[in-house]
Formats: sequence, C-alpha cells, structure tokens
Amino acid sequence: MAALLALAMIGRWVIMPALVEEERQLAVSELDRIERSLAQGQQSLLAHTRDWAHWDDSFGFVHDRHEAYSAANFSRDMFTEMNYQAMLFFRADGSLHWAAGIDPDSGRYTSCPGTADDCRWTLRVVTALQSALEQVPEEGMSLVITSPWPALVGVNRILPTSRTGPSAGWLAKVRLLDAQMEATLSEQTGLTILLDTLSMVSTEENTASLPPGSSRLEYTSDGEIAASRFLPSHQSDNMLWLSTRIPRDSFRARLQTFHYGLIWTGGLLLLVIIIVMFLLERMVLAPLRRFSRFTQLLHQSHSDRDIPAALQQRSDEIGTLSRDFQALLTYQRGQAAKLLELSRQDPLTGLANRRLYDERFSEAMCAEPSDNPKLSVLMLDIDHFKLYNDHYGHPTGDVCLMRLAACMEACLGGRGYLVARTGGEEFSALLPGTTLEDAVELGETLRAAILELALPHAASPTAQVVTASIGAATYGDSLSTPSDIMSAADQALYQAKASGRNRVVAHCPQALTRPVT
Ligand SMILES: Nc1nc2c(ncn2[C@@H]2O[C@H](COP(=O)(O)OP(=O)(O)OP(=O)(O)O)[C@@H](O)[C@H]2O)c(=O)[nH]1
Repeated sequence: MAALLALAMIGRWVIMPALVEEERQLAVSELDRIERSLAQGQQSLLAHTRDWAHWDDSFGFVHDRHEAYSAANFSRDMFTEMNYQAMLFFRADGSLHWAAGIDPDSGRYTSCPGTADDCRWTLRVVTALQSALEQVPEEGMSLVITSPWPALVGVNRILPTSRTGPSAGWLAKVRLLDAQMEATLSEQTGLTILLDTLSMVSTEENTASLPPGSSRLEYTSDGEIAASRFLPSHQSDNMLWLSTRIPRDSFRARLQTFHYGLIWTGGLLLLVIIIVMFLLERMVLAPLRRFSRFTQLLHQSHSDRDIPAALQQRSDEIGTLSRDFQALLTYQRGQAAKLLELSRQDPLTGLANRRLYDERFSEAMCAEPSDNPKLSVLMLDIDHFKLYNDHYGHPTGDVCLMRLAACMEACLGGRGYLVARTGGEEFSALLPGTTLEDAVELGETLRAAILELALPHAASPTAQVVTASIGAATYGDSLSTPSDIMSAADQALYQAKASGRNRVVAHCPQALTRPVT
C-alpha cells in the first residue's frame, strides 16, 4: 500500500508538474515560432522596399525627374497583389514627396504628392515615420507600428542602382497587420493567430509585470492554452499584442500515457507484492508457523517427536535453524535421560535404587498373568554391618557394600533379575516368573556366593567372614501389592536375623528355611 501511495505521490508531485512545465515550454516555443514567421514577413517586406529604393527610376522620381513614375508603377492592383497598404517617398529633408496606397478605413486607392486631400489618411503614419528616418541604417530598417493601425514597415534610403552618391530620401512600404496577415501567419504556423494593439496606458498593470518579449499563458475553460506575447512597437506608448490558442491535445495524450503507465506500474507493483507475499508465506512464514507449532507441542505435551524431516531437509536458514534445534533437542533429551538414569541409580554401588526398584516392581506386577502370577522377591541384609564399620572403618564398609553389590549383580542380574540397593546395607532382588521355592533357591545361591567372597569380618559374632541374611516372599492371595510382598520379605528377613543370621527365610506358613551350611 505504501509503495502504491508513493507511486501516486510521485505522479502528483513530480511527473505532473514536469508535464505542465513541458506544455508551457511548448506554448512559449509556439509563440517563438509565430514571432519568427512575423520576422520573416518583415524581412521580406524590407527586401522588397530595398529593391524599389535602389532603383534609378525611384531615385529620379524623388528628384522630380520622372513624372510618369507614379502613373506607371502605382495602381490599386499592384498594392492589392503585393499586399502593401501604402508606399511613402520621403525627400532627403524628411518631407513627404509622394504617398500612394489604399486607405484601410475607406478602401479607397489614392496616389498624391503629399498628405493633403485624398492622401490625408497617410498623415499619421507619415508623421510617425518621419521621426525614425534619421536612424535608418544603410541596409534599411524594419519597424512595427501600432498607430494609426498595427502594421509592418520597411524603410530604405533611396539610392541609384549603383548605390553611390547621396541618398535622395527614404522609401517606406507599409503592410497592415490585419486579418489577411493573421491568415498568412496562421497558414504558416498552423495556429490561430490574433494581432492587436494594446495601449501602454490601458495595460499599465499587465505590462509592468510582463516586459516586452515575455509570454503570458492562461488555461481557457474550453481546454486550450491562451498564449500571448507583447512585442515592442516603434511607438513607445503602444505595444503589439500577439496571441494564439494552443490545443492541449498533446498534453492530454501525454497525461493519458502517463496514467496508463501509472496504472500498469501500479498493477505490476501489486503483482510483485502479491508474488513476494506468496513466496514469503510459502518459504518463510508457513515453515516458521510449522516450527512454532512443533515447539508449542513440545512445550505443552513434552512430546518426544523430532522436528519434521521436511523442515530439517531445507537448504535455507530455516533448515539450518531446524537442524540446530534438533541437535540441541537430542542433546537435551540425552542429558535428561542421563539425569533420569542417575536419579534411579545408587551412586555407591551402581545398582538400581529404591525408586527404580519400586517402579519395576509395579510394572512386573501388571505384567504377571492374573490367573497364575509368579513373582517373588529377595531382601538381603548384611549381618552385623555396624560392627564391620566400627571395626574396619566406614570407607572399608563402602568397599564391602560394593563387593556384595557386584556379587548380587553377578548372581541375579546376570539372569535378568533386577537387583537394587533399597536401604543402607539392605539389598532387594525382583524375581519375575519365580516361585517362592525358586526364590529361596536363588537366595541360597546368593548367600553361598557371599560366603565365597570370604570378606573378613573379625568383629562378627556369626562368622569370621561377611555373611548376609535373606528374606523371601512371593505373590499370593494375601500378598497382592508390592508393599505387601516387600513387608512379607522384610518379615522373613527379620526371622532370618532372629533365627541366627546367615540364612534364607521364606515368608509363608510352610516357610522354607534352610539351615546354615
Ligand atoms: N560403610 C557404610 N555403612 C553403612 C552405609 N549405610 C548404612 N551403613 C551402616 O550399616 C549399619 C547398619 O547397622 P544396623 O542396622 O544396626 O544393623 P547391623 O549392625 O548390620 O546388625 P544386624 O542387621 O542386626 O545384623 C549402620 O552402622 C550404618 O551406619 C553405607 O553406605 N556405608
């Protein structure tokens, strides 16, 4: 959205002003073109004036040596054909020698020696030109006059064809800036042109801000540009006002092209944004959501699932993140497993501790068939271990515990039974699938193995070596829970102790008690 807005703002604040400025420059250049056409007309008029002024007949005419000159050369047709309004011959002293032309007001053709009578209509233009004659250079001069009518004037010194000697006077040709001239200029430029005279007095405000030669551009209500320019005139109290109307078709076409461009660019931008959003969703957001869902699941349910393979197999940053996260997860799970193991292990002997033993006991109970359960336990206690500690010291007592643990593990653990240290110098063995008789048998084997260790116990009243008493119990009608069975085994152990130690006693009415051998 921001990109589209920026595009619209660029169009409004950058492109549009540039188009408007370009259009204004075009209007100014059109005015320049009209002015150049006007200048060409001036040059053409001046060239014609020069032809006539540098002609021996004209030279002689001003010196009164050619009486037939006016009759031979001036006629209404000639003036009409050449589009001259008047031809004025001035003597060297500036006085008018002859005036001929068509009165713009009456349309009457006149030709007379002076400005009296029929040629009175030339009086004002003659007066206007007389002040400029002295400034006419060798090559002649073009003037724009605005009074009595807007007109172009070409003025040249009258010389013989050889162009030598003093000038006989001046010849001025006047061509009106009238509708015909406007039509000619329109034809040359392809624009509708208006030429008019503006008084400096009436346009004081306008001209103050618009010096001669500068352009004024205004937008009209009918969709055109009214372009006008004030041109300096020979009469300083008036100016020639040149105006035209320039259609804005080109501007509109460019504006339309710009709008098309804007729409297309906006459309393409939108398409690019959609594609980028699609790719972003597909390549980044969706995988991240999947990753996030996985971590939430992990957090809520402590699931042991791995990060989806699709995420880990990606070759981008999300793939790297997934693999690193999976490695961290695996490491953390390993550490947790180690901790769990440590929490279930006796640190001194390396055997299972009471927690693991109880867990396994419950599991084993559940696994036994309810119609014929076979599950027995042995509970072992070292005889006179306090005396052992007292006699040999606590560290040696620890070694003794480790030796007995190893012995139990070798005897029972090797057969797949769980051996655990369930108290200070008390051990238990879980014997699934074992009858009480088999348990007693195993207890005996164990007791014998301990004797075989022959660990000296000089302080023992029972024997010279370390001995152990063992109680056995099994699953039965009255012993249906782990706690019951362990209590029964404890009772049997107590009996073993009470009856002289170093023996195996089974808990049951028909107790299988083996004497010391
Ligand atoms: N070295 C050592 N001794 C322990 C450890 N745990 C318990 N003991 C000792 O085991 C002894 C158990 O003594 P008692 O419960 O009086 O039993 P006993 O001396 O073995 O006598 P009876 O069981 O009646 O044969 C105590 O002296 C405890 O300090 C241990 O981890 N290391």
